[in-house]
Amino acid sequence: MLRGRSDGVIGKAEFAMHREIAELDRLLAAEGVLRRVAIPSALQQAFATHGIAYRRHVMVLSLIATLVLYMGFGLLDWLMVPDLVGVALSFRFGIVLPCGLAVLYLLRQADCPFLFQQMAVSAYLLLGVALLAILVGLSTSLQALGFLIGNYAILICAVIAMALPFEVALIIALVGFAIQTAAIVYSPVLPPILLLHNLLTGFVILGPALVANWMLENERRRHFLMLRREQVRLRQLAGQRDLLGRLAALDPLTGLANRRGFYAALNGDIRADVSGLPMTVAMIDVDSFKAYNDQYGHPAGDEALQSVAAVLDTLSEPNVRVGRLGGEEFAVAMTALGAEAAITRIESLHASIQRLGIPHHYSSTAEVLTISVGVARGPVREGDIESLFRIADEALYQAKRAGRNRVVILDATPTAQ
Ligand SMILES: Nc1nc2c(ncn2[C@@H]2O[C@H](COP(=O)(O)OP(=O)(O)OP(=O)(O)O)[C@@H](O)[C@H]2O)c(=O)[nH]1
Repeated sequence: MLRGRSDGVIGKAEFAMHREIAELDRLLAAEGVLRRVAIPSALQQAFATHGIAYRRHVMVLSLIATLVLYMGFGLLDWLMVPDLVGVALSFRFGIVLPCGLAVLYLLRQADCPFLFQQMAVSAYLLLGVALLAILVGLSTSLQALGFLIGNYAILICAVIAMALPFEVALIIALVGFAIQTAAIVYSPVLPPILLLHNLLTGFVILGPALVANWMLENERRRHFLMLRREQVRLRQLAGQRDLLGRLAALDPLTGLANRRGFYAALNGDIRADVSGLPMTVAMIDVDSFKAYNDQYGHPAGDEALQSVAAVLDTLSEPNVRVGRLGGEEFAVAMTALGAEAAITRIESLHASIQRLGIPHHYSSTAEVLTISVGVARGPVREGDIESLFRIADEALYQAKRAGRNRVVILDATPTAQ
């Protein structure tokens, strides 16, 4: 059907999209480095899975870098912790390397929950920091101090490069700092003044790293909201295009298809018609309508046209098209319907209009509003329905000439011509 009276539904969807765009604009407009870009609760789930493939990729690269760094430190074990070389090597090759490879394997599993992967990476990084700190805490070598600096490199990697959520990065930074502090406290050789040094170093290194993480997280949020806005906008545009297309095919006064919509729908029906039956078309014209308008006024004329259209519309079904071609002229086309059925419907339509009983004391044919109908029946080819309508027009002309208020039928099948 070409009727366009589902405007309520279209309006609701359009309104919802409009509101969502306004809300997204408001969230995106939030300024300030330290102000977190908010994600509406309805989008939390989508945000949690947003860009996971990319973030996983970043985590894999950063984890490999951390692993290389960690194993590289092994070359320094003889210098830094000469009294614990055996322990250090067993930590690196017995725990850090296999655990690192296991976490890398876990990150390659696309079906493993991302949150679980993030937790595994975080735990792994803290394990690495803790093992180096144990070496520092147990060693009697002053050079072990170098490992504390190395640990901060790992923590920077964890806080910034892993693209972990800020809360997770903050926990890693605090736990890492606590581990570093404990190593100094338990060390038999490191002086307590190093606690102050560790405090300042932790603050200077981890503070900016956390700010960077916060800003990166905000960028990720902004990017997500912008993408979402774009998607909603595209949906809105598609809806508006669809609505415009429908409106362009409708007659605003009667709600029936206009000439454009009528012929477009009909061409579609002809393409889809597999029945092979000839088509029946009817051209309908309200009788003495100028006199009706002149005597009862244009608004009353509009109402009369709406009443006629409402009766015509009762014919509408998938293989019956109804349209207002312009003025007081309407058309009906029936595909996939036998001759008898089609003509019975048109004759009963003619009678129904008269039965409406719309008074028309100035008509040349009756005391009520009537119509004249010209019917043509024949085969149609796609792109050439005009010839059948021309014959229907001729039938309508004959109906008018014969005194109006009647149905004239012309058979347009080639043998009948
Ligand atoms: N109220 C109203 N009148 C319309 C509309 N469109 C066309 N008309 C009027 O329809 C009338 C058509 O008049 P004519 O073409 O002379 O036909 P008629 O008076 O019906 O005469 P016959 O068709 O020969 O019976 C004109 O007065 C137009 O102004 C419309 O949307 N609303």
